[in-house]
Amino acid sequence: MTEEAASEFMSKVPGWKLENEGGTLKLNRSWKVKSFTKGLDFFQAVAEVAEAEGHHPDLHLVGWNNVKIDIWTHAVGGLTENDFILAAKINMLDLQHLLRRKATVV
Ligand SMILES: C[C@H](O)[C@H](O)[C@H]1CNC2=NC(N)=NC(=O)C2=N1
Repeated sequence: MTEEAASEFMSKVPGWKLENEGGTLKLNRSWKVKSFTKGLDFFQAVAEVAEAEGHHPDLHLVGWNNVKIDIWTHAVGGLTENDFILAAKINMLDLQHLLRRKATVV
């Protein structure tokens, strides 16, 4: 998928950013969680969606409470519709109880 085509899909995945990392197009989004273990709970919820989809994100938990998810299709080294489906399904999860209240979801 070209960057232009990907841009067309971005309205379907509010909160996610389109990045070009060294020529690889990816979707990413970050959250601040209440604690390290709630970050792991966040990962668990996302993992269940990914397993159901058979499509998997890269999960990052850094500085104990900063969650960042990257999504792209490794098999093609870029973005496919499966990436947008996964991002949209992650957006549908109710994870507010894991997030820091004053967190600004970027
Ligand atoms: C065989 C299996 O469907 C593939 O290995 C899947 C697993 N999950 C995947 N996830 C992502 N993000 N990219 C892939 O290319 C991919 N391939």
